[in-house]
This record gives sequence, C-alpha cells and structure tokens, in this order.
Amino acid sequence: MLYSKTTPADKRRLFRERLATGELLRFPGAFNPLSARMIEQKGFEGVYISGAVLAADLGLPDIGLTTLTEVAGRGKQIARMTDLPAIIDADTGFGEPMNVARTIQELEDAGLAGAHIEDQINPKRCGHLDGKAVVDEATATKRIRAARDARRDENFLIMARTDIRATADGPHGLDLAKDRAKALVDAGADAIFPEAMRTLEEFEAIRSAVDVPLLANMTEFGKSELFTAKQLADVGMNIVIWPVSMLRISMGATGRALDTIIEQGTLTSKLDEMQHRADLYELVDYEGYNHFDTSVFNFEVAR
Ligand SMILES: C[C@](O)(C(=O)O)[C@H](CC(=O)O)C(=O)O
Ligand SMILES: [Mg+2]
Repeated sequence: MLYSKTTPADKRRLFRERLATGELLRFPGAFNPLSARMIEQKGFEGVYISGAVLAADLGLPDIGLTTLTEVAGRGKQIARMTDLPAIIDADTGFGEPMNVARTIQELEDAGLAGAHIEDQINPKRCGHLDGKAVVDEATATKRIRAARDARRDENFLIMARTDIRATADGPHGLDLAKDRAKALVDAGADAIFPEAMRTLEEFEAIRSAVDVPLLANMTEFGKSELFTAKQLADVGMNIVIWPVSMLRISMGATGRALDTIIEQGTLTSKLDEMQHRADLYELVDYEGYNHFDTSVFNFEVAR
C-alpha cells in the first residue's frame, strides 16, 4: 500500500547481489508509475526508466530537452511504486562533469538503483538515429569519474553508455566501441551499455573486451536486431531493456481504440483488450487502504 516497502539502499544492495550472479536480469521500461507495478507483479527483475519515454510522454523528441528536475522527479514517482530496482537513463548527465555529479546525487535521492551516462555530445539524440557524434575519450571518462566521486551509496550502479559504435561502419566501429568500453571501465564504470550493437557477435565482442556487467538494448525499429532473452544470456549479457516497448504497445492500442470509437461509436468490441477495473484495483492495492478507513474498499467488482 502507498509505496515500496524496500528502501532505496536495500534495493541497490539486492540489485548488486543479483547482478553478481551473472544471470540475465530483465528490465522492461515503465512508462509511468502504474506500469512499474505491473512489471513487478509479472515477476521481472527490475524496471527501466527511459529518457525517450520521458520525453515522448511530454510530447517532446528525445534530443536532450528534458531537465534533470523533470527526469529525477519522474524517476522518483516510478521508483517508489515498486520494490524492484529501477535504472534510469540520465542521457549525457545534463551538462559538464560537475553537472553529472549533481545528477547522480539527485538520482540517488530520488531512490533509483542506478543510472547510465552516455558519451554523446550535447545535445544528445536517440542512440538509434544516424548522424550521432560522441565526445573524446578524456571527456567521456571525466563524466564517469565525476559520477563515481559524487555517489554516496557505493551500491548505486554507475553505468557508462557508449554510442561510439554507430560513428563508424563495419569492424572499425566495433573496435572503437571495444576501446571506449575499456576506457570507461578503467575510469570506474560499474557496468557498460554498448549502444546500437548490430548482431549477437558484436555483443560477444564487447563481452570479451571488458569484465563488468553489460546491458543490451532491445529497442524496436532501431539498429539492433531483436534478440530473445535466452540469446542474450547465452552471449553473456547481464541486463536487457525493452525501453520504449510498453509505451509503443499502449500507444498502438490507444490509436486502434480511438479508431474504433470513430468507426463504431462504442468501445464494446474492445473490452477484452482493456485492463479490467478489478485488475486495476488489485494493482493499486485498493483493498489495502481499508487499513486507514474500512469504508474505502467495500464493494465487489464483477468481472
Ligand atoms: C534507450 C534509450 O536511450 C531510451 O531513452 O530509452 C533510447 C531508446 C530508443 O529511442 O529507442 C536509445 O536507444 O537511444
Ligand atoms: Mg535515452
């Protein structure tokens, strides 16, 4: 009832323990606090909070328009609704290394279990678009050092994302990614997010280059093929995200429902696709609020 029973410090500790097993942890993207509860209810290991979704939710493109205050605020709303660890997309850290330091402390205070900071130039763009540019190694590693120095809970996971793969075609791009990943680990990154890997072999190449947990991004309509959790586990990935997928599914369904209203004047034909009132009430633990007032939940919901 109300919010997570697990403290942020415990979430981080438990997350680190789970990550240390080397198994693949599945982090679907929560597009709002309620969907984080559903991710937990279904039995996933964690919740991902996407910058692209946060921007899209505000009707904005994913080009670094959202601010630290907005991202930390939404991250807090989502993280507090689940006992699962939540990892948030901190883009480029919202500025210079000094800003990265403040970002990490704000995200710790917001109850997140970790964040990724990427090596794109400001303003950043979606990792799966063409024409990205990255900062040089010295600047990228400075961001990660600043993040490490700033955190007060050593279990807060600092993940470095590198976008360098897509800046060059073919094997050269992959070599750049391997070198950048190594440099980021040397700078103190706890984990690496190699962005826009094209094949399983590319994930494998990063796996053999560094010895820290690796994240695979299974975003749709992008540069990576969509692999199964099993395929990614088999090449040694440790976290997989479906960052925007649940928003895409929901918006797709919403568009079809709006068309149905236009065509049929009613949503009766869509009832089976809807989350039932009873399921919504269960998800928000309506009944639990009787603890305060026994008249809060005193009705039956017919399915
Ligand atoms: C992971 C990502 O950074 C995000 O913000 O969710 C995006 C996802 C996307 O735009 O599909 C990215 O890969 O850049
Ligand atoms: Mg992003």
